[in-house]
Amino acid sequence: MRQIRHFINGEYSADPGGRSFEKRSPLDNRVIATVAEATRAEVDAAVRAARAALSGPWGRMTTDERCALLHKVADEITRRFDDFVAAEMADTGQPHHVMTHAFIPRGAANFRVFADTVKNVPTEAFQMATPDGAGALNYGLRLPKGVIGVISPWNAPFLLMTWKVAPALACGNTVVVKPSEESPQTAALLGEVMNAVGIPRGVYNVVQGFGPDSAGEFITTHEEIDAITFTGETRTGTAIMQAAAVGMRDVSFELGGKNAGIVFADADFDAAVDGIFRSAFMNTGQVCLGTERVYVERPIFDRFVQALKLKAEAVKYGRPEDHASNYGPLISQEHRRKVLGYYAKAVEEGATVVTGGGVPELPGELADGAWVQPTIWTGLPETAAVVREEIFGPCCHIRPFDDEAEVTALANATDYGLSTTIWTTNLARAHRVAAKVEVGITWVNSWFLRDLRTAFGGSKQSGIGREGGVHSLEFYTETRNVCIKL
Ligand SMILES: NC(=O)c1ccc[n+]([C@@H]2O[C@H](COP(=O)([O-])OP(=O)(O)OC[C@H]3O[C@@H](n4cnc5c(N)ncnc54)[C@H](O)[C@@H]3O)[C@@H](O)[C@H]2O)c1
Ligand SMILES: O=C/C=C/C=C(\O)C(=O)O
Repeated sequence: MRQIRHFINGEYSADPGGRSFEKRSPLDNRVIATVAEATRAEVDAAVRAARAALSGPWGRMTTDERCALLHKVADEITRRFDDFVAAEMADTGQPHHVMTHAFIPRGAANFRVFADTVKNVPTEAFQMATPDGAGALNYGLRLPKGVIGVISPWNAPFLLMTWKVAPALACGNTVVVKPSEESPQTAALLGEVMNAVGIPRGVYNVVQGFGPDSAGEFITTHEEIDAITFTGETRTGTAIMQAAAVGMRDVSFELGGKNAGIVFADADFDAAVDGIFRSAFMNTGQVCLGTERVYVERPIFDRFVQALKLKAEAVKYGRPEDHASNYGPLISQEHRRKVLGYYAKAVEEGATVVTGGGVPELPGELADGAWVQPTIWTGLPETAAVVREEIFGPCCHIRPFDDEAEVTALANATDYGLSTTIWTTNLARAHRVAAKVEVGITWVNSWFLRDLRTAFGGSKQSGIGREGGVHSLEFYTETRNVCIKL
């Protein structure tokens, strides 16, 4: 049995007297690893190692030296590509091509992009007049914030964790990472990469465990953590924000969504069906940016629903190693209970189930996995629970609309504000709607197309702050203004 331990001060460890928990495969519910659960003392050791590293060789490096090392991290991830793919496939059960084309390469890209960003983004400078006529010069310095707590979720574990670790390190901070209890493996493996390329001890630390009364809470309440960056559920964000209030620590939150997909009748029909198919069902719907609410202009509504149904019914269930499979299970039995609860609720609330709504019949061991069918509903009012609440499963409700103003109002009638995807060939309309939808990220004729230099984050209850490009530098550094009287 694989044993997953913490990575503290450059070494793998686990308190022999500490607790551990089982990690099960979502594919067949088999136990695939035993994971150590960090004690408060272990989290404390990780934080102390991270603090000490700030004044060690890491803290003395020039930006160029630091960024060269981060490029080596990216190169080493690429060299160990197959190990990362295998680790993440084991944790999440998601298809091989999603790992090899999207999630694992993004881990390496995160390190490259932020190493380059830090070197190339200038700070501000202002000349000012003074009464004596000599003037003064102001300029900004970006200094590391210190020890950053990184708390990440299970849905795209390596991508989402490195999206925060890479800019934090590029800016000269050190980190204590707590991956989700459902996806411990890639964060652990990254420790080997850090050691292989010579990242000094204590710069990258990982503690395994759960949230409340466990490693997550021990990090967020630790007074030596200078800032907390978190991706996960909005409810968890509220708890973390309360913890961060003590000691006035800064937070960056990427939270839940209930994102709208908007398809106008003039859209490229096949591209729109394809795009909404991906946005609703990729990663078995476990993508914060996914569309669980789809609005389709009435003249193409029936045709669109039928086309999406055909695609949903054609998914190929299977193990990720089986390259023909393009659809994985949910992350866990517990999450499946939640998603199936919503499937039942949709029926109670009077939905027309266009397709899916249950559990597929799968052969052999897969029958014990956390599988659910891709599911499409129509006919529900906007007040229905499945139209209002984030389900985080492979499902969407599709509703017809008649005009731009109506669909904009529908899209905005939610407490969330993460992303939207708009499908139209009318450019002026695309700009108009994009400006009116209250979200952090809008895609037109695409979805999840990511330029890492752009602002990423949510409005309303979908987050606080933005990361990406210069926005990440703003969060992961303290800006100091220096005013020189000439
Ligand atoms: N906006 C984004 O960029 C984005 C990206 C991916 C996922 N998400 C959201 O993440 C959610 C799915 O992920 P999840 O189920 O792992 O989320 P979650 O909030 O349950 O857990 C996320 C992490 O927080 C930890 N945690 C839980 N309670 C904690 C506490 N009280 N203190 C400290 N840490 C705690 C967990 O152990 C885990 O590591 C969805 O809501 C999804 O929309 C958002
Ligand atoms: O499930 C959410 C996926 C989020 C993606 C990113 O945070 C990203 O691409 O940086």
